[in-house]
Formats: sequence, structure tokens, C-alpha cells
Amino acid sequence: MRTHRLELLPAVDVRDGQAVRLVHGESGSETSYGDPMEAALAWQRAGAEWLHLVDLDAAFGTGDNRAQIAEVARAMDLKVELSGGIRDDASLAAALATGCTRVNLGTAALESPEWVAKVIAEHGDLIAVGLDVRGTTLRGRGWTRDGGDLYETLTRLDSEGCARYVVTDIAKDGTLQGPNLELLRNVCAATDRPVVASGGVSSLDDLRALATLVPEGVEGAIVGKALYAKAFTLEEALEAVSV
Ligand SMILES: O=C(O)c1ccccc1N[C@@H]1O[C@H](COP(=O)(O)O)[C@@H](O)[C@H]1O
Repeated sequence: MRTHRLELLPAVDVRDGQAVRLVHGESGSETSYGDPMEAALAWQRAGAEWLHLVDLDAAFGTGDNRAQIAEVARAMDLKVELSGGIRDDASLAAALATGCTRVNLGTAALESPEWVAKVIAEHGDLIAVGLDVRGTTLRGRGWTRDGGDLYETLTRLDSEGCARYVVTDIAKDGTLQGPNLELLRNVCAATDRPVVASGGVSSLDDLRALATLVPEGVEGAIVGKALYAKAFTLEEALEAVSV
């Protein structure tokens, strides 16, 4: 029997001031869905408890949408997970100053392990690490560069006290092909920390399948393309995972 409901995190990824979805995280594959504030408010009105808010330009190194993202984060009454380009003290301070519930570090966990260990020690549960993988190889800098082995990095981060992981299968992301349940099971078997699943959700059945992994450690699921493509509504998704 499941003890917790799967948390759902509708995504608002911002590129060049617009809410977009990418395919496999590839720059240039954007489909635009308009004003990020409108998208975020729509998910909030539909009953979202969380918002996964990403500055894609900061992740790619093509500028940033920091002011706009901060405005969205501050306007929300729900919990916000903020990511993209949080790689040093200044960007972390700016992210935390939005009042977000947690930040998600990607590239920094691969390239600046000492800094990440320090901020995990300082901020605890406010810090999650995004493990964005192709196969079992981590990818950073807008998912354009290899960043080491998933399980070695997980072991290191566990030993440093990392509170939570956001696991994205890049091969699935933005494709509506279903989540990589095997990867999620393997990650859950390798760590006792909660895991937020990301990539591939296409249907309510996918969400129900992810909900069966809650006892193994999957705490939540990021939902992007499926919501924007209207495969289902957020209200239907929340109902599907209610226990
Ligand atoms: O979410 C995406 O589609 C995405 C695509 C390409 C790069 C990053 C993407 N998303 C988020 O960005 C952070 C990583 O940013 P950084 O490496 O810390 O600058 C990652 O957690 C994803 O949530």
C-alpha cells in the first residue's frame, strides 16, 4: 500500500521570455506556449501544489530570464522548485531570495563538487540535485556536456547529505514516450533519498505507473509537454494520483 501521494510538479521552462517545451532538451527544438506568468498561474488555478520553474537560457548559457523568473516565483502561492544556471553563490542567493521552496542544481554538481557540498551543508533541504542522464552518463551545461557516471555521483552526493534528486532521462524528455521506470527504480535502489521523476510523462497511466514507485522512493513527477499538449488536464492528473 502506498503511504504518500505522488506529488506533481507542472513545469514552466522559460527561454527568451517565453514558456517553452524542448525535445530531448535540445536548443532549437522549442515549442512556445506564451507568457510564463500566465502558464504558472494556470497551473496554480488548476490546483497545483508545486511549480517546477526553469531558466533555460541560464542553463544553456545564452543569457538569463532571472528577473522574470523571480517575478513568477514571487507571485505564486504554491511551492516552487527553481532551476537553471544556479552555479555559484550569487546565482544561489538570487534564487533563494525569490522565496522558492527549493533549488535544483545541475551543472554545479558535476563541475563544482566542493561548492555543492558546501551549499548542501548550509542549506539542507533547500537544495536538490538534478541528475540529468543519457543512459547512465550525467549531462551538464544545457545537457551538452558529459559530466560523469550517475551512480558514482549519487554515492558522492549521498555522502554529502544531499536531500533529494530530480532524475531526468534526457532521451525521454519532451517526447511523450512514457517515463523510464527502470532508471527510476535503479536510482531508488541506489539511494535512500527521495527522487523526483522527470521526462516522458504522456498519459494518466504513466502517472499511475510512477505512483506505484512511491514506496520505492519516487516522491514526485515533473509534468511538462503532456499538460501543454492537453493530453490530460492537471485536475485529471491530480485525481489520478490521489490515494
Ligand atoms: O528542462 C529542460 O528541458 C532542460 C534542458 C536543457 C538543460 C536544462 C534543462 N532543465 C533544467 O536545468 C537544470 C540544470 O541547470 P544547470 O545545469 O544547473 O544550469 C536542470 O536541473 C533541469 O531542471
